[in-house]
Amino acid sequence: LAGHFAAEAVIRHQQAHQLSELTEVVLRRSEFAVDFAAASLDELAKRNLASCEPAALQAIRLHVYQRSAIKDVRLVNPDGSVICSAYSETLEFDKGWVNRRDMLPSRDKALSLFRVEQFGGDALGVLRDINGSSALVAIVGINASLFDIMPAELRAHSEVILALSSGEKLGEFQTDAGKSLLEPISFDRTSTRFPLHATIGLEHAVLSSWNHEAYWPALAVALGLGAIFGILLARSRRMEGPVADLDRALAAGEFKPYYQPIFDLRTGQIKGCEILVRWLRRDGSVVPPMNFIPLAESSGRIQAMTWQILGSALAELKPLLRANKNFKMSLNVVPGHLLSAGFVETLRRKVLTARVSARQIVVEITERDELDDLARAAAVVAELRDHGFRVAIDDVGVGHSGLSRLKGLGADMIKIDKFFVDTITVDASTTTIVEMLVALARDLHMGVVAEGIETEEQLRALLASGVAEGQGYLVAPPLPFARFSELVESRRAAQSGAAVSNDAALVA
Ligand SMILES: Nc1nc2c(ncn2[C@@H]2O[C@@H]3COP(=O)(O)O[C@H]4[C@@H](O)[C@H](n5cnc6c(=O)[nH]c(N)nc65)O[C@@H]4COP(=O)(O)O[C@H]3[C@H]2O)c(=O)[nH]1
Repeated sequence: LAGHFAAEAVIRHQQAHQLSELTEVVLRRSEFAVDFAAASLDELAKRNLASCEPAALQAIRLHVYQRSAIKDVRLVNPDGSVICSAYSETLEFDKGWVNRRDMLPSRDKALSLFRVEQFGGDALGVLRDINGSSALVAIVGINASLFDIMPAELRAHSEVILALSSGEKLGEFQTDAGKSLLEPISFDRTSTRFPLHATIGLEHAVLSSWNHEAYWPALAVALGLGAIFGILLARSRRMEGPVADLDRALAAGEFKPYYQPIFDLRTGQIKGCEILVRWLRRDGSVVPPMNFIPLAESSGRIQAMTWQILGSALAELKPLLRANKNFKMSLNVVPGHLLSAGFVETLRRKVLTARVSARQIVVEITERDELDDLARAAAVVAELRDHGFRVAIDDVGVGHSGLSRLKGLGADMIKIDKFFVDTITVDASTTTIVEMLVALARDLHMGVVAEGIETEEQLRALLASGVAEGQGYLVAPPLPFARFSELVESRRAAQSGAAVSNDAALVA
C-alpha cells in the first residue's frame, strides 16, 4: 500500500512540475513575440520611418509584410490616439482602440502593452515611445501556435490562456470552445518583464483517471506517464528557443567554471580566484556569460546554473584549497538567489560535503539588479559570515551600491569596477574616487580588489591609491581549470625559487 501511495505522489509531482513548465513555455513564447515587436519598432525608428510620409508608410508596409507575427504598425500620439497606420485603408483603426492611460507598462517602462480587437480576434498592441510627440505601435497577432503545446491526450480536457495582467484575455486555446472545464486545476505564470500572464487549466478528472490506470502496475505507469510527458515536452520545447537551450545545457552539464587569478598587486602572488561561468556548447563554442546570464536570471535558471558551476569548481579546486588554506575562491551570486529560501543552507551543505573550509569561499554579490530589501540582504550577509563565508560586493562604483548600502550590507570586501581601473591613469578624478573607496573600505574594515587590470601603469596607480589586490588580463584572463592550475603551479615554483627582488615588475 505504501508503494502505491508513493507512486501516486510521484505521478502528481511530475505532472504538476511538467504542467507548470508548459505554462512557462507559453509565457516565454509570448515574451519572445513582444521582444520581436519591440526590436522591429526600434529598427523602424532607427531608419527614421516613424512618419506618415507616403514613402515611410510604404517602407513600413514592406517591413510588416516580411514579419508574419506583426499584423500592422501605427504611428500614434502620446495619448495613444492613432495618427496613421500602415494598413489604414482597410481598417477602422480606432474601433476598440485603447487610451494610453489604460495601457500596461513593461517592468522597465520602455514598452506599453494593450489588447486590440482586430482581425476577427484579439491581438496584442506593443507601444514604444519614439520622442515626445509620437510613439510607434506594433500589432502582434496571437498565433495559435502559442497554444498547441498541450499533450494531445489532455487537449480535450484543458485550456491554455494568455492574458494581460489586468485580466483581459489575449488568446485562448480550447478544443471545445465555450465549454467550461469540470473541476479545473490550474497552473499560472506571470512574466517578470511584461504585464503578461499564462494559465493552463485542466480537468482534475484527467489526472485522476490516469492515476486510476496507475493503480495496478503503479510504478511502471508512473514512469511511462513521465516518459510521455517528457517526450511531448521535449517536442514542444525544441521549438521553444533559448530557455529550452539553457535547460538542455543544464541537463548536459555544459556550464563550466573558468578561473581568473586574484593576485597581490605588490608581489604578484596569486591569492585566489574568481569563478566566471562559461557555456561550453557541444559544437565546441564557448559562450560568454553576458550572452546567457540575463536570460538565466529572468527564466529562473540562474540558481541551478550557479550550483552546477560551484559543484564543478569545488571538485576541481579542492586539492588546491586544501593545500593552501589562505587561497580563496569567489563565486558570483545574483541578489535574487542570495535572498531565496535555503540559499545559505544549500551553500553550506555543498561546501561542507566537498570538505572545503567556508573561510575560503567568497560570495560575490553582483549588484546590477538593485538589492531592494537591504535589511534582508544584510541579514543573509550576516548569516553567511556567521558560518565563516566571506562576502564581497561586486561592481562597486557602477552598480547600485551607494555608499550607505555598502555600509549597511556588512560585507568583507568590495570589488572596484573595471571602469575605474580603465580611467585611473587618464583621469585625476578617478584617482580621487578610488582613494575615497579605499579609505571608506578601511574605515569599514573591508578589503579592496580591483577588477580588469590590463597594464603595469594601472597597477602602479592602483597601488599608489592603496589598493592591494586585483585581477585582470595583465596576469591572466579567466582560464579553464587545467591552464589555471598550470599558472598557479608555475608561479609558485618561480616564487619559491628566486628570491623576490623587484616588487613592481613581478606580475608582468
Ligand atoms: N576587458 C577586460 N575584461 C576583464 C579583465 N579582467 C577580467 N575581465 C572580465 O571582467 C569580468 C569580471 O567579472 P564581473 O565583474 O563579476 O562580471 C561578470 C559577472 O557579473 C557575470 N558572471 C560571470 N560568471 C558568472 C556566474 O557564474 N554567475 C553570475 N551570477 N554572474 C556571472 O558576467 C560578468 C562578465 O563575466 P566575464 O565575461 O567573464 O567578464 C569578467 C572578466 O573576464 C581585463 O583585464 N580586461
